[in-house]
Amino acid sequence: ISAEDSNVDVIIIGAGMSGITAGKTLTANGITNFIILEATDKVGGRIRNSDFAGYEVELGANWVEGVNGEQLNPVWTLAQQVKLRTSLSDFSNLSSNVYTASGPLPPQTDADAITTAQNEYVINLSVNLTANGDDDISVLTAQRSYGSVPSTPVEMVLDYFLYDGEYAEPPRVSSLKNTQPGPTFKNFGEDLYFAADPRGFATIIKPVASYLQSKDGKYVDPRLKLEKVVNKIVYTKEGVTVSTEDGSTYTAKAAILTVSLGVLQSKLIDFQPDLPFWKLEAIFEFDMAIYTKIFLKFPYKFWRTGPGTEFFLYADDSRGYYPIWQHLERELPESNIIFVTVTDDESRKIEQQSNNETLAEIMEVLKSMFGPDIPEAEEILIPRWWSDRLYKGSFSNWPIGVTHHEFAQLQAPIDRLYFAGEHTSALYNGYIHGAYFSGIDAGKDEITGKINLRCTNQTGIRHTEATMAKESQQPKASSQLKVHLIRHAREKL
Ligand SMILES: Cc1cc2nc3c(=O)[nH]c(=O)nc-3n(C[C@H](O)[C@H](O)[C@H](O)COP(=O)(O)OP(=O)(O)OC[C@H]3O[C@@H](n4cnc5c(N)ncnc54)[C@H](O)[C@@H]3O)c2cc1C
Repeated sequence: ISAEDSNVDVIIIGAGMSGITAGKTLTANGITNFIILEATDKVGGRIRNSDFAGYEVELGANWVEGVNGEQLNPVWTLAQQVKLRTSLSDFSNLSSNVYTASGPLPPQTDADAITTAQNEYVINLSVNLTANGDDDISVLTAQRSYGSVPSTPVEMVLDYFLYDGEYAEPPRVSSLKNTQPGPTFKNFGEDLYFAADPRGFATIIKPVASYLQSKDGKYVDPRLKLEKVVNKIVYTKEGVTVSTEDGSTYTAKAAILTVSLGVLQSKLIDFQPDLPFWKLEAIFEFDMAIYTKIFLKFPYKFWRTGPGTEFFLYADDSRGYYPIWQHLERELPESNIIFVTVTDDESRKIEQQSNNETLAEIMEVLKSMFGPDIPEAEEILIPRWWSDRLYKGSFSNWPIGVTHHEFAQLQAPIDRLYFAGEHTSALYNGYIHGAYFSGIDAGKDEITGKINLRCTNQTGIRHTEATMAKESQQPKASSQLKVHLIRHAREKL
């Protein structure tokens, strides 16, 4: 790879689902003089598989979430187009598969009933708050108002599965109105299909990326530039200049930036001029959550198999300690691979300790669940999304305290710099389909120039008059946060 200079109409930064979709949208609208700068050596971003013990496993996104509902999830359509190998996940028997430090428990029908009733209440409360135009509250606040907060290890792990297992942050952090009920499941359906395809889940991007491929599906188009880590963006009203770590410089009329929220929160990219205060505020207020799947390979299986056994839970005194387990007997039969999912602080801890330390913790948990005679694991695989400077987490989560006004600031362009990526999808942030829709929006905005026709308020947000009037009544960021942000901006100078 050598340094180069070039001048194009549009620069797309990032070749994940959103960047590839933005390129497709530009192409469909007659704009072909663009390039895509991608830091890694492949297309797909957070949809990425890896070889593990001779099998392909998914380090990032794994499920097509939201299927068999009123609307068709575009990711499901893509999965059908490439004939992706998937299996419907069956969570219905979960409360019969709970273990504690002293082994398996009988079916937890009482705890299950409490969790289900509480979740129904939480969703109804959210719908009512939204209908009445009331302020947002956290999911935990809603649980408190129900009258009981999950507190035993079994209640806590069922609660963890329901909330942290989906949003990767606990109920005290997540916004009630913006996560319950999740628009993904409400609009696209309740079903989740687990991808287990030897070609990798990222194969679903191929139909979107046809404009970059040869007939045999290889990424050959020179507009796709891999191993280009963007480290500087100079933006003005007239255009953008983007520099990469290898010394290349590209100029364009506009850029579409699709890097993750975690990357925006870091200092990887030097923006000149500094991003304005309203933009930084939105970037720092939204959350980049961490979700980690740890894969383990054993010489033989000691877990239960057969219908209704795929998911099992470990109920520890400490909420979120190696809680959600899944075997792959249907997807990778005879592989003897299982994986455990952790999130948030446990993920941070695990990313910082050695794989051997984590393995020792995991073996202790498994021995308490299944008895002391189980075999040692032969291999372990631990993705480190949070430590990776190109991601800094797994997906965004809508925290309590962020208004729709601030969310719109996260999406809003500045001069000729446009923002896309899953974290800019108001309905589907956190998901592949959110990234997909955001790529379409960014491509369209650039092409049609609609941005200039929309109402622009003082902070540069594109809004309709009605939403502006409504959102101007939303509470503003605390002054403490403002002090913090100003300090951050000064540090950059
Ligand atoms: C562990 C995990 C589990 C998940 N599970 C699911 C799931 O089951 N279902 C689901 O729908 N979603 C899931 N997601 C979320 C889903 O993967 C993302 O929402 C989606 O893939 C994001 O696409 P994107 O294009 O917005 O961002 P990305 O995929 O992050 O694409 C951005 C691209 O920008 C590149 N980049 C970053 N910095 C630079 C730079 N400085 N210069 C140039 N390039 C740069 C990155 O390498 C990346 O390729 C999961 C994610 C993770 C990590």
